[in-house]
Amino acid sequence: MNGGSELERAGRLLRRVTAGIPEHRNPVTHVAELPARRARYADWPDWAPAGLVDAFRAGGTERPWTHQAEAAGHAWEGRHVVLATGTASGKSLAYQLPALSALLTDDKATALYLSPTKALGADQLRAVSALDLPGVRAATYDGDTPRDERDWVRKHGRWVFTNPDMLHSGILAAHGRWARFFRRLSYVVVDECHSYRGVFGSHVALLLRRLRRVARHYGADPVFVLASATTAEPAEFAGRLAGVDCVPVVEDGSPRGARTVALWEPPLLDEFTGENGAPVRRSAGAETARILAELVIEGARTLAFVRSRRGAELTALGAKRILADVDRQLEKAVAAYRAGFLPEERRALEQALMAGELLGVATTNALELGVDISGLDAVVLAGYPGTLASFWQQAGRAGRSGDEALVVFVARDDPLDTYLVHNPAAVLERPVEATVLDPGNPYVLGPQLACAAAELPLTSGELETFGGPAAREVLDDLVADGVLRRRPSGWYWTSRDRPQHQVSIRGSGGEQIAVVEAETSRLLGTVDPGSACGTVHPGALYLHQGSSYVVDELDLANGLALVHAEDPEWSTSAREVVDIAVLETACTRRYGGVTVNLGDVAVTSQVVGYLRRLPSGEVLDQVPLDLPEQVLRTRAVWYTVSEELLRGGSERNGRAPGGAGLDPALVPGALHAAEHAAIGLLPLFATCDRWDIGGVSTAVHADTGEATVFVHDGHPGGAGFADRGFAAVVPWLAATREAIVSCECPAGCPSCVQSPKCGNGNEPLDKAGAVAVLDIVLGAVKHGASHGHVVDQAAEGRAASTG
Ligand SMILES: Nc1ncnc2c1ncn2[C@@H]1O[C@H](COP(=O)(O)OP(=O)(O)OP(=O)(O)O)[C@@H](O)[C@H]1O
Repeated sequence: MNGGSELERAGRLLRRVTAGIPEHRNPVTHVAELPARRARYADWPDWAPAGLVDAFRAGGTERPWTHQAEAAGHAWEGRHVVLATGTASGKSLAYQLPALSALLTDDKATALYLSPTKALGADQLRAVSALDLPGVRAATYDGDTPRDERDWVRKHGRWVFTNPDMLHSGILAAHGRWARFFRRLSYVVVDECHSYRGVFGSHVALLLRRLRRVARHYGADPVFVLASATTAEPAEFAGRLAGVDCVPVVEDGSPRGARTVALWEPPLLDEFTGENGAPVRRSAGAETARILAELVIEGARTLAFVRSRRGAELTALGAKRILADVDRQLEKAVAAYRAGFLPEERRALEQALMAGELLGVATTNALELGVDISGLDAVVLAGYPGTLASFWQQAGRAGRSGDEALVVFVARDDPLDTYLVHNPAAVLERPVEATVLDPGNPYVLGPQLACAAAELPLTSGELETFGGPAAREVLDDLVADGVLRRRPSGWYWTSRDRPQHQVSIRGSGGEQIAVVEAETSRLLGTVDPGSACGTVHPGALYLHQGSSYVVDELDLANGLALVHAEDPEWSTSAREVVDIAVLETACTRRYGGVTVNLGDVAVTSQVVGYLRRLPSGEVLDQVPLDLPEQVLRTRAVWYTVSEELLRGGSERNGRAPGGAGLDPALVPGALHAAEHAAIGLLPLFATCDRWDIGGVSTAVHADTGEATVFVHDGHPGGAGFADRGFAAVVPWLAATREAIVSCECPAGCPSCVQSPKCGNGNEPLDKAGAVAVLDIVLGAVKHGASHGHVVDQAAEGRAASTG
């Protein structure tokens, strides 16, 4: 309920953070009030053993909320289920209830828990262990589990907590040693399943199919329980991920306090300029430090989410500096938090924050998953976290206990954030986006089918599970390449080596480039070969779990990048020349002078140098590089615009409204600017990051013969993002136009048409021209669609050279 005194509190907090700012510079673009929600309870189900219910009660859970009972009930009755409810809505109890009931009532039953991070798995194991139930034998099996413990888990573990990586390379690869475990596998819990998106999601989807297949081999048919942040179309997504039909449970019965959400756009700075003289805004981090300090002064327990570890540390430091001038005691009430903290440190921090000893914590997304912090007085988001699901997950840490809380979303200097703070409905009223993954990606299917065949020979009857005809095609290729052998009874893996160790489920195929710290020979991580030149070229700043390193040497032949630890002020961005060729057009829509297309492309790129840039946006220098060309075959969405429309001759053909009257010299800049903004806005419609996609624009493209803007997936074979863009082309391009128009800069800045990863130094760019181009395209598409001129055509494949 929105009681008067509650509203007063959030209002007071908001007034505090805007105090002293002159009205004409007021950064708050919108304020919304979200009502409170009451708890709805259900009874404990009859089937739950009394000892289990007692243990939950002893832990402080008197009765389950309605969604918990509903999801648990489906799972207990053998229906696969996906629970997609808000932050801190008690999703753990919903799967613990059926899984533990099974373990307690059948002493041979087993269960598997999968989480995207080790830390989350460890937290969940701790929660189950704390219930102290006899005979459950819950244990972790991940990369950190010592050898002798591994044997014990295989022999005796009943609830195994692991992650997709270990399931892939440690459990399925050696399933014979897990026969006991698989025989009575009753439940598979897939926690935080919305994080399985893009190429990683496609790998996990196939991994879960492999898991089911192996379980069946041992006679088990486990029930899948998927837990997700709120997401659009959860049943469809869960089905695609797990490969089984899942009942969706989305009616959240947990209570929540009322919240005031303020959208905030930092002001343009008068004193600095960025690339090509463009204006820059005060950084979201600096603004957040100030807001955090003000909230701490008000005594509000506040969490600030900042995108990078360095950013989180700087924000905490900034807030401390401000507080030191006010009251030295308050300085101590602020801390930074990042991934890599030990569990005890996390617990201590959670408790200090809940108890009010700590008032302000600046954190990276590390705190987004698997921490039990809720009911805070305020949450500040420094920059859009990439998806609405994450936005609400982070905002959901505020206001649980019935008190009103404040959420401030501070825009960063980029087109998506700009769009969001000027279009509150896009944040506040839009359903959470669907999570995108594509289990049919041949680049993922190939290695996954090889692993599946190595686990157990594949029979034709099983192909349906792996995508039917697409899988068949990939298998034929694997046989032709000598990877698999075809026998009458199926497809066989013939080598002695297991393929799992060569297949990285977090990458997108091919030999990975190992990033190694030269001094210690420590392997920090791996990079896809396709993106190595752009991310680990000599001189590049490489971030690993928030720590920074600088690359000394990139040895592509040996798949190695050598780095040293260094934390410079600057960051780097690669300069590259890019060319794109249409390989096959899957679908074309024609709208009189404009076409919108979806298909396969080859993107040829060569990194030719890099820029070093300060956090203010200022460019320090440009360094040339000599690296080989790379070719990426992937999926793209593209539109073309006829010269007639660009020039303004549309009155004559009478089919599309208003031509642009664009000077031909301005066309490249207009298309380039429209492309940048479109890349920035696609994450609003597909769950991708702008770094997962790329674009190319050209005034006359060799394959289309016209002005063309391409936006392509950044992974071999595609990850479904371009397909989403094609499906949502009108709202996507309308939002793109809106983002450009609502930025008040005169000629283009990072908030609208400049891109932080432009391979071309953000030149040429024409902001007004971009709006004109988007107007033509949107006008033609809307007009064509309403007048029946759309021609949907699946064109024949045609090869094109990568000129
Ligand atoms: N029925 C209930 N009644 C009261 N408290 C509950 C109930 N169920 C769960 N809780 C408490 O709610 C908190 C959040 O639970 P949990 O961590 O399982 O939520 P979650 O939905 O998994 O959170 P996240 O969004 O972080 O994944 C915990 O402190 C838990 O003890």
